[in-house]
Order: sequence, then structure tokens, then C-alpha cells
Amino acid sequence: MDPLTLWYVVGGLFLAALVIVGFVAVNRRSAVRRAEERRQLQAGEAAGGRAGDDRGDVDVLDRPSGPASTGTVDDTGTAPDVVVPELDRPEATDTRLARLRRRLAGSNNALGRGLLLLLSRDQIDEQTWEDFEDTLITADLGVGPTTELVDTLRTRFRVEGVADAGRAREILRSELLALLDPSMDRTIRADRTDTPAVIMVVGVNGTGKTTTVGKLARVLVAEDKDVLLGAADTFRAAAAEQLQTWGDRVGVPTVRGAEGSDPASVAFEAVKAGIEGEVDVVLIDTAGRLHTKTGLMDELGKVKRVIERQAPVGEVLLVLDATTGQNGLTQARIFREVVDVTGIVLTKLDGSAKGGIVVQVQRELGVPVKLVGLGEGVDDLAPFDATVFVDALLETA
Ligand SMILES: Nc1nc2c(ncn2[C@@H]2O[C@H](COP(=O)(O)OP(=O)(O)OP(=O)(O)O)[C@@H](O)[C@H]2O)c(=O)[nH]1
Repeated sequence: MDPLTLWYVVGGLFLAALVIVGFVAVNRRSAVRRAEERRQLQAGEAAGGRAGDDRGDVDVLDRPSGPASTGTVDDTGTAPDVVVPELDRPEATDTRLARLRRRLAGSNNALGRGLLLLLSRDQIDEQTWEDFEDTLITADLGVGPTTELVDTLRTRFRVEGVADAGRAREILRSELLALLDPSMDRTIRADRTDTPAVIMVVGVNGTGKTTTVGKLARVLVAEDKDVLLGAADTFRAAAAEQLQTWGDRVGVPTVRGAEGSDPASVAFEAVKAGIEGEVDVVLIDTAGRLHTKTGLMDELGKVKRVIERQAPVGEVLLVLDATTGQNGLTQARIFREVVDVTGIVLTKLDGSAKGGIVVQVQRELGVPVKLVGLGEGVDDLAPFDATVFVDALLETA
């Protein structure tokens, strides 16, 4: 090789070595920087989680407590394994509603069967009307609304000379809709004003309050709202834990108190944290209580009064288990007296043949059913829509 070529080769190799060394150095620096950023973020989260330490027995968790991370930067500059909590993405409103509509239609409930009975007969005789009445009562429509519906239908069928199933279906649809009163305002008051919107969730034991708060938080997060949870169920040991888990999954903080602590104080702290954090909505879960226990009902009134020292409670949602039928109605009357219920959440409608309770509750209390629980899945909560409900029943029929 002549000396000139040799110089070219050596020079080329030297340049290539320079490029490789530069590339490695830049990569190494950015790995260190990324690891440092992650370390600072984790330190911030840990500090946030301790923010409530000086608030007596109330713990304010500014950040969800996802899996702990142990990452530090090692001396090679390599980023350590960092476990970053992965947040759920709540189901979008339109797909959730379409899915739940199908579930409502698919549930083989007694009301649907009753309608089928009426629509499938060529000749509607006395026995048909009696069977129809029985199925409506079994579906918890209540004696009053059942008699009213049957009387109206009988008259209209006779006067209008209904001869085909299609027309019968139309009349049924309009009368069922009238029973459900589609004009009722069913919006959930979740819009922030000067203070966060405050929603309290109440009801007897095991109706699905905590689950509903968790599901509702997901609905609100899907609507881009900033949400904070208050675990004012200090009676059941696992309730606060359960609620916090719901919150953690969608990055929503939870304010909780020690077991057995004053629920009003936890609710107060939650709303205070919501005001300070300028969130949109504070959702307060309360302990299940029998409507017959006066002391516990008084306590619920106190929780609401204490919250209202800081912000109005715009919504009090009473959770009723659809499978408990008439008993739900008795509960509803008493809860309404104590806390001025603004909306009903009817849970477990998926496994229930008692959809008729919707009519009774609304009629007796003048309070709209606003939400329905249609399963144990995390996104199985839907706004109640009278038209969708009736169409789902008629689809089964
Ligand atoms: N199938 C079905 N199950 C539900 C629904 N909503 C709640 N549940 C179930 O009902 C059970 C009780 O729910 P919780 O949310 O713990 O009830 P709670 O009212 O908070 O209970 P307490 O705090 O003891 O009063 C749980 O197993 C829930 O999964 C629903 O819409 N459908």
C-alpha cells in the first residue's frame, strides 16, 4: 500500500472511532438524565403521599399509590428497572353505552316476558290481561302503576281497534314511556362552580355504594374531569381500601381516615382537599346504614351539614339494589327525609327481573333514577335513559 492510501485508511478509521465514541457519550448522558427525571418524579410522589401526615387521623393521598418503585441511578449510568403505575383508560362513553344497552336488552327480565305475552296473542282475552298484570307486579311495577297501565292499554286497544302486533307495540311503548316520565332531569350535577361539585353517595349496606363511587369516578375521568374521592365509610374496615383501589386505577386521589374515625371529619377534609386542589368533583362514599337506625341516619345528616360549611352538596345519590324490590322503596322514603336525595342509582339491574321498581321509586319520591348498575365490571354503570330502557324491554319482547 502506498503511503498516501495508508494515511487515508488511518484517517478514516480515526474518524469512525470519533463518531462511535461521541454517539456512546450522548446516549449515556441522556440515559442518566432520564433516570434522574424518573427518580425526582418518584421522590415527588412519595412526598405527595405523605402530605396528610399532619392532619390527625385523616390521610390525604395526593397521588395514587401504585406499585412502589425502587429505582436509583447506578454508577454505570444505566436506567434501573422502574415500576411506573399503569393507569386504566376508562371505557369511552359511546362504546360503554352501546354495550350496556345490549346488556339491558339481553337480560331476560319479567317485564320483557310480560310484554311478549301481550304482543304474541292474536286474541287478547281476559286471561291474557290477568297474566300480563301478574308479570308486571312480579317485575315490581307496583299495584297502582300496574292497574293504571293495564286500564289505559285496555281502553286504547279497544277504542283504536288494535289488530296487529306492530300497533300494539307502539301503544305499549308510548304508555311505558309516560310511566317513566322522560321529562325528569337526570343529569348528574358534576360541574364545578366556585367550589368543586360535591356528590354524596348513600344507602343501606351492600347495595353497591363503593362500587358505584368507583364506577362514577371512571365515568367522570373519561369526561376529562378532575376528581377526588372521600372515603367517609370509616365503619367497614376494607371500604376505604376498596375505594382507594378504584381511584388508583384511574389516577384519582383518595382522602381517607382511620377506621372508626368521624365520617363527617373525613368528608370535611376531602372537600377541603378538593377546594385546595381546585378539582372539578369530590365524590363522598358513606357507610352503609340501615334506614331503621335513627342514630346512624342522624350521623348521615351531620356528614352533609359539615360538608356544607365549605361547599354545597349538589347531588345526593341514593343507591338501591334492584333485587330488593319493595324494601328499596321503604329505604328511599327514609333516606330522602334525612338527606334530601336528588337522584337514585339502581344497581344490580343486570341480574334482576325487577326493573319495574324504577317507576315506583320515581313516582313515590318524585326523585329521578339517574344511573343504573348493569354488572360487576368496572365500566358497568350507565345513565338511566327512559327511552333506551323501554326500547330494551320491547326488544326482549
Ligand atoms: N351484578 C352486579 N353487582 C353489583 C353491581 N353494583 C355493585 N355490585 C356488587 O355488589 C357488592 C356490594 O358492593 P359494594 O360497593 O361493596 O357495596 P356497599 O354498598 O359499598 O357496601 P357497604 O359499604 O357494606 O354498605 C359487590 O360484590 C359489587 O361487585 C351491579 O350493578 N351489578
